[in-house]
Amino acid sequence: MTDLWQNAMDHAVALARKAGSVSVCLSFCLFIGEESVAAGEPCVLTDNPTWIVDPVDGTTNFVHGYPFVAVSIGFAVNRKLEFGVVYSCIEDKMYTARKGQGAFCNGQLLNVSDQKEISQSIIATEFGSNRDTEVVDKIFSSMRKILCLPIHGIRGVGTAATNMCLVASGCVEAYYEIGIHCWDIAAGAIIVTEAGGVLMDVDGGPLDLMSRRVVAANNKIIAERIVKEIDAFTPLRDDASTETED
Ligand SMILES: O=P([O-])([O-])O[C@@H]1[C@H](O)[C@H](O)[C@@H](O)[C@H](O)[C@H]1O
Ligand SMILES: [Mg+2]
Repeated sequence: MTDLWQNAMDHAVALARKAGSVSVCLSFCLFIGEESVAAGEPCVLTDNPTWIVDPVDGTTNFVHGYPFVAVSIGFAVNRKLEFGVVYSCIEDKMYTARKGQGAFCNGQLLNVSDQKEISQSIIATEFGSNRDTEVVDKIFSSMRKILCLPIHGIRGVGTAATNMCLVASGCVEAYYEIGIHCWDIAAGAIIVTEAGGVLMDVDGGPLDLMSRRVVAANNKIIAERIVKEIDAFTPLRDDASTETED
């Protein structure tokens, strides 16, 4: 019998390797990756061309055989995303977006939902991995307030990258989370905007890729409505120990 998970892992490894080898050819490019940062490499976004990679987004899913796992590869120049690729391995869905050229899933153009009524919306979010009770209380409090607006429902597939692609696909109106990392959302961010969506911080300001806070939505009306209900907190920034002057 085919080993589904081995196939998924082979895809993830092949994609990550490809990104790595292109990165080596383009030696002027910098690299931010979940594993490289865990190994002590810097996590700093400069104006230089930079790969922002999560080889396995949805690690807990992967470990438990919960069937949503994605490879997430973003590429930024001058701190702005140029393109993003999210491969949802088990679903075999390849999401791509190039700045100014639209977003696609397996070659099909993506468009966000045109819903403007929060009461008719599905919102994606995650419980996250922080088990500090104050943080958990804020997460539950935000979810409770949003659910009781009311909305149609709350969903979350356990990978930030895929949640963002679901916004781009029009399946959910918005996704928000506090505690994600830049490699979880970089590729998804450009996929959302190229599908016609908006990005912002959980306080309504501009998205800061390093702040570990994100709202991605089909439009500003839905995004700003959610922002009003989020009990925001401020995790340690991704670039906290590596901030530079430029
Ligand atoms: O650790 P990982 O599986 O790569 O990434 C995690 C997933 O995207 C998860 O959905 C989100 O809730 C976490 O905040 C992320 O850290
Ligand atoms: Mg991840």
